[in-house]
Amino acid sequence: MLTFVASISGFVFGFDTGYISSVLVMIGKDLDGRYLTIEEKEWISSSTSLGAFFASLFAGIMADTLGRKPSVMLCDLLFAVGALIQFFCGHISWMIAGRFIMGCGVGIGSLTAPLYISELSPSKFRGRLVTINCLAITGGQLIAYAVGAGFSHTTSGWRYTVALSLVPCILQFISLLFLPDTPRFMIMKKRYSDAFSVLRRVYPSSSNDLIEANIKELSDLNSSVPGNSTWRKIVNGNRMLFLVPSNRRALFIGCSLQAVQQFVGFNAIMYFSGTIFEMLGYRNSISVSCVIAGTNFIFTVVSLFAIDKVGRRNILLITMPFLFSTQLLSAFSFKHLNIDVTTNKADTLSGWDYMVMLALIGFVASYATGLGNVPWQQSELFPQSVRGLGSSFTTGTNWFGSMVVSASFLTLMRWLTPSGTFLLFASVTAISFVVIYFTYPELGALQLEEVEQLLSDGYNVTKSIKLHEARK
Ligand SMILES: O[C@H]1[C@H](O)[C@@H](O)[C@H](O)[C@@H](O)[C@H]1O
Repeated sequence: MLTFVASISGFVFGFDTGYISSVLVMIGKDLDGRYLTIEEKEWISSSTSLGAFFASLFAGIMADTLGRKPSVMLCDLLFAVGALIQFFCGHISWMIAGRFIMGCGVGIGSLTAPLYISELSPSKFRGRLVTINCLAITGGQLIAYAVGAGFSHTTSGWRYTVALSLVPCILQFISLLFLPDTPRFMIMKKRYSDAFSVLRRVYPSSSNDLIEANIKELSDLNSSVPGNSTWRKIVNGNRMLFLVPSNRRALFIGCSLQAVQQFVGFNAIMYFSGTIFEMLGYRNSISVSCVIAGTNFIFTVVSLFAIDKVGRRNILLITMPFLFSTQLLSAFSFKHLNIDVTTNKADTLSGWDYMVMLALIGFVASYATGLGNVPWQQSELFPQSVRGLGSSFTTGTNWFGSMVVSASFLTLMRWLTPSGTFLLFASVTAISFVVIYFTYPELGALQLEEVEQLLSDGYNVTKSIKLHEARK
């Protein structure tokens, strides 16, 4: 039940970020009685990331004060209000406002839901959760694309696509009414007997002594950040995060991986593939773009199976050269096409149009196998005491990157040309490869306490690889 609830949050994250590709094409002249300009398309698409960025900065504090469960329920309310505003709106500004409010929900959910579940699940299931969440995100994106394709010839089809996002959040809200908050949160609030009864339900076969020991462990952990009030703990937690060298290194690795995940430009395709294929002259651009979301989903499944065997660092170092090559191929193929970003190309498709499509599929496949998933393994970088806080910064970095890419992609396509834009993405990949090569140790085989030790006197990449090899 808990895993199901977690995947609903990932699913909503995916659905709400995924439907925009087809909705941007379907809107036509429905808002303000005219076609959207490229700046307006950027605003509509990036306002969700802006909301998510803004909200993810407060999400950690909110989860610690309101509780994990009420925070996730608040997300559902924000999703619903945002969706309803979009469903009924007649003006572009209201569409942007609705997307922003929905984005606040996405931002809080992307941090709080995994936190909620990981604190409630037995430790041996905890790791799988991250990848289940990624599967739910890319699955949500695929379904949003498919729904968009289904409604593409219906009048106001985009409004129904948006309205459908209400279904998972209503389902999540109702199921949460029957689920408890986490024992960790209850212990933070000194509600020891409530914590006891929740642990009793999650671990039905454990003895009372074991549960008492677990409560003691959690409350010791709680006092590992000094301070009597939540506010003092937040201030001291920040100090520990930035002043303790191992935490600072963990923060650098977590934030840089999330930044790389976004700045290689994948979401430019996820959010605008409908618009890109329309520019290229594909007739049924919305259906064609389902190939993008489908590839993303399938290669997330590949990543699920490969990540533990191949290792996080290895999987990045193997997939990034492919990513780089497909970005170069995209740039090269675009160069042969005469695309005007402001109007759609009307002539027939040439071999280079198909080449762009192939290159983009390769781009998505190599991204989804590595960069799409690895950065979300962020929680293993931090010790328990600063895990929530550290994750707030790394999640915030992710949404900041997503916002910058979606707010600038079409403008970049106009200024730098499509080919120049993809060259820019390729150069980000090349530079990131070097940074990752020198600073990202292989953490897959390490216990959580060992990660902190490993990072205490440097990035210790070579040492981590030896440990990984020895334990394989
Ligand atoms: O891990 C996810 C996944 O790769 C999604 O497809 C993408 O849209 C998100 O930005 C990313 O964080």
